[in-house]
Amino acid sequence: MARVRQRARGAMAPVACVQAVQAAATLPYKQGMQRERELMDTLFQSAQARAMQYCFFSQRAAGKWSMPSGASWENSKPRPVHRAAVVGLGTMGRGIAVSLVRAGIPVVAVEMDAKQLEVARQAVTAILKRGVQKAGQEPPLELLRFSVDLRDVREADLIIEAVFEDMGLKERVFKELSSVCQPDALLCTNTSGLDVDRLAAATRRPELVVGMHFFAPAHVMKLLEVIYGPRSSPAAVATAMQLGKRLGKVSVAVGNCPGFVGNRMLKPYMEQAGFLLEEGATPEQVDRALEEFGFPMGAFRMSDLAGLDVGWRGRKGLGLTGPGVTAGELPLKRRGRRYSPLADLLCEQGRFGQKTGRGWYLYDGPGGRAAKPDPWVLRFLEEYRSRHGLQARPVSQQEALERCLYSLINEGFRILEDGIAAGPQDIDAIYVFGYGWPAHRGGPMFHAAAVGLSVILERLEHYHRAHLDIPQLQPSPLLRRLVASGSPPLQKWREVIRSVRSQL
Ligand SMILES: CCCCCCCC(=O)CC(=O)SCCNC(=O)CCNC(=O)[C@H](O)C(C)(C)COP(=O)(O)OP(=O)(O)OC[C@H]1O[C@@H](n2cnc3c(N)ncnc32)[C@H](O)[C@@H]1OP(=O)(O)O
Ligand SMILES: NC(=O)C1=CN([C@@H]2O[C@H](COP(=O)(O)OP(=O)(O)OC[C@H]3O[C@@H](n4cnc5c(N)ncnc54)[C@H](O)[C@@H]3O)[C@@H](O)[C@H]2O)C=CC1
Repeated sequence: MARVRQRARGAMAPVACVQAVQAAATLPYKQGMQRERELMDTLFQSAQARAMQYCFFSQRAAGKWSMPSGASWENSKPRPVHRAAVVGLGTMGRGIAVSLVRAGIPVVAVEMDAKQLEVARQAVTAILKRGVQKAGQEPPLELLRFSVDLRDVREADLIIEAVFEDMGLKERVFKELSSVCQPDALLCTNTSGLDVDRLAAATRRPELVVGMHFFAPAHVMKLLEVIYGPRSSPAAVATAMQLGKRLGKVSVAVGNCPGFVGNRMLKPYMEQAGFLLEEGATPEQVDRALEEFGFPMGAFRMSDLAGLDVGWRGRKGLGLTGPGVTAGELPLKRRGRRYSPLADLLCEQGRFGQKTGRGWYLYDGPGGRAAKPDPWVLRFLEEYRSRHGLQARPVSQQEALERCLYSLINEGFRILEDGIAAGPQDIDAIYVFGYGWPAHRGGPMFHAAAVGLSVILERLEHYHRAHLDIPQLQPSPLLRRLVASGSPPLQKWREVIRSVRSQL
């Protein structure tokens, strides 16, 4: 039922707002769908406006943002985007190019690797052809140009960078982009969690740099996280937000911190999933628990879709893994915290997920989608446990679900305390539209309120007592304060959050 409902919603409401989803969740199915359609545009727009106002004013109040010289609130309107460019045509760049072309925007797609460019050309063309088959129209291929030369971005007024998740590489690309593109072109990064401010500093126009974070598959998932760096101008953020709307996405403005909102919450969720494997679970068991809850893909199937190498590059960049890191250190801890190197070990075997035909699961070949349990992974887990003296125990479905979901929700409270998201609804929108959180459960913060904040607090305390080396399971101060104030409804959390100083 949940899947049917989610699918129907996707088809009937290309742009929906999470408040409507939540309202719909409390109504009978048919009425809910109708209400969602009625509300979607107005609510979507007001949610955008609220998020932006909140972001700018609290950022300015905290003294972290000042109007760039020559700019004013009057010229902070979104700018039209006539031509765009995408740099890096891997998993994400291809889907982003498709989204832009489908919105009627001419695109120059740049890739440094000629072989990869050919693969990307075929993939993008196939998606576009498939998409128009049903409508009986011609695919808009004339809007798309491919190139291996970065200088070809010079006519674009908005550029989206989607190269490997490597700060040094991205800084070099941003530096080069800022010297070859038009002086007023917007430079956007699709980084999944790197510091947008550092990238802005690599350019001559930090006020024109913003994060535009798409979600895999980028031409399918409805979410766009717009990350305003401390120096991003209102016009730049407004342009990215409006472009998101033109692409049929739900744009949510968020602050700049490692992982932003979505991936910052995904981190403890993925970590719990990895720890559960160490303790005796299999990828299929953990995924089954999450899929029965309503996710279209469990943590491991989703990780195979996104590409295990993306997170691996990120962890190497942070010095958590890579040559020289494991030597002399306990394998199960990093910097005093529990750390599971299982995903790193898979990557060392070249198992990057769907793209290499092997990851947590086995696929028909590179690019395959049907995930089959892989006996190799089960043997690998058994060997790993015995190497480290870990005793496998039965992990219940309830434990798998609670540890993954409640650690994610706990990080959501920390994000609210840090002022990185404008409110709980913004977090819910991010999870419903970006990660396939079951819409009928309203999003993680809505779910926390529905389950009962005191229950979440009690379960986190229970799991933290059992795993003192996992600080992410320690209940956040905001959760404690909300419970102490009588667990007010979601709409009133702001009154408790307000007492926290904004970090924006
Ligand atoms: C993980 C830790 C590391 C972090 C790394 C960075 C990550 C980030 O920064 C943030 C992220 O993106 S995380 C990933 C977020 N995405 C998700 O959670 C996707 C969850 N899955 C879904 O929503 C549906 O299964 C899905 C929509 C995929 C498919 O749903 P259905 O089964 O209902 O789909 P269909 O109706 O058959 O197809 C709809 C379109 O989706 C394409 N598709 C289906 N399965 C796919 C797959 N396995 N891989 C790629 N594309 C896929 C399908 O082709 C169709 O597209 P078009 O044919 O072009 O219309
Ligand atoms: N895979 C995912 O689910 C998501 C990834 N991201 C982010 O998007 C970015 C790209 O990720 P993926 O597409 O997964 O990576 P990928 O590895 O599939 O593709 C990266 C592409 O960039 C190309 N490239 C590298 N250096 C280049 C340069 N100097 N000029 C032009 N092209 C260059 C590579 O040849 C490759 O084709 C990363 O920052 C990642 O964190 C964001 C959201 C989701």
